[in-house]
Amino acid sequence: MSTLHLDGIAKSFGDATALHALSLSVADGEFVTLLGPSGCGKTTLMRIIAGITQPDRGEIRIDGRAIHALPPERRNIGLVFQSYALFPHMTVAANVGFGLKMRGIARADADARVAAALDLVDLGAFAERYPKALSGGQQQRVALARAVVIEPDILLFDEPLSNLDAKLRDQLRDDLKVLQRRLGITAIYVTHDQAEAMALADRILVMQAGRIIEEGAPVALYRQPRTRFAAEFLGQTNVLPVVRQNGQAVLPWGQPIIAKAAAEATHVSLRPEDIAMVLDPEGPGEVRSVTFLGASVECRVAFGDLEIRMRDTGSGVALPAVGQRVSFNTRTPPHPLGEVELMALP
Ligand SMILES: Nc1ncnc2c1ncn2[C@@H]1O[C@H](COP(=O)(O)OP(=O)(O)OP(=O)(O)O)[C@@H](O)[C@H]1O
Repeated sequence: MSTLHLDGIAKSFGDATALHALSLSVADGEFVTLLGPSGCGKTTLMRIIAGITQPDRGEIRIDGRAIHALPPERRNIGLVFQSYALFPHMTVAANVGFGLKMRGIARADADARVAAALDLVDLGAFAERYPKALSGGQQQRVALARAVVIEPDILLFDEPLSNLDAKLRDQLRDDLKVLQRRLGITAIYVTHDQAEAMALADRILVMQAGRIIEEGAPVALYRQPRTRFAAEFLGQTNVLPVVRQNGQAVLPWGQPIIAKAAAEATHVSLRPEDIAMVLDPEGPGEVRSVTFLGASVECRVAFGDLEIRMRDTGSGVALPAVGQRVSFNTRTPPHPLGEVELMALP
């Protein structure tokens, strides 16, 4: 059970700044995801926490203890990275027990801990297999067992599911969350997949070009993003200009914006699922495309110079046709969070 503090971590590679004096605190048992596009510095930050890369400046503390001068093996941090990096010539049990052996843990104790770790990831029956006789998902579960067997203070995940197919990814994602909760280990998880970040995190940190630009719990960040970058990175959204009409802020189709910050806002973010579309021969919009996705139907509608995206459930809805005229309305949110979909953006 541990807290992690990063203070002013900076890193450049030649002229390129990968991290700009980044500070971050992770609470005991918290699951934080770092979400950002390729090249924003996520992996560099993880490597610095793990001790694989040295920062130019800054401090790292676990439970108040400075660790930035320690070599990786003395930081008590568990790593699960994208490539499983299992030793091919060692059995599953030997792979999982390797870190314990390096730490000089007595054989009997180590064997018991390896067996317990393999049970945790449901691979108890696979202890004597070699990695090549396992599926990708099983190999990644071995990597997870190997990371937790050392009873780390902190678990670091760097895109651990990206080599797996979609169904397995969802399954392992859920397993991983359950395991982290059960063990209560403080975790940081890097991804560029917003659905993964939302599914796993207690708190999402959105990174852009070496900085954390916004953070929050998944629901708050999705529904009340402060920046256009976060709004657009966390799923699809419509960023619409705010129009002033008789001193009132309205959406382009004239509907009043009832949001506290609307008075100053130049744009709002409106999620596709928060716009209702009504077939209306006199309506101001024209359907450009209709995509049926099973669980949902997505439409793009031309409205003047704008293109509005909308999403509806795929059940029981007569699909609109390309070329049909429509009018718009924003939905009343079905949850008690108020009118949060209409968020003002700087
Ligand atoms: N060893 C290195 N030498 C030079 N530049 C590097 C090195 N490692 C990273 N960089 C640069 O630092 C920046 C951040 O890279 P980093 O790998 O941390 O990004 P990332 O967010 O993890 O991206 P991805 O999702 O593609 O893995 C990039 O511009 C990258 O090119």
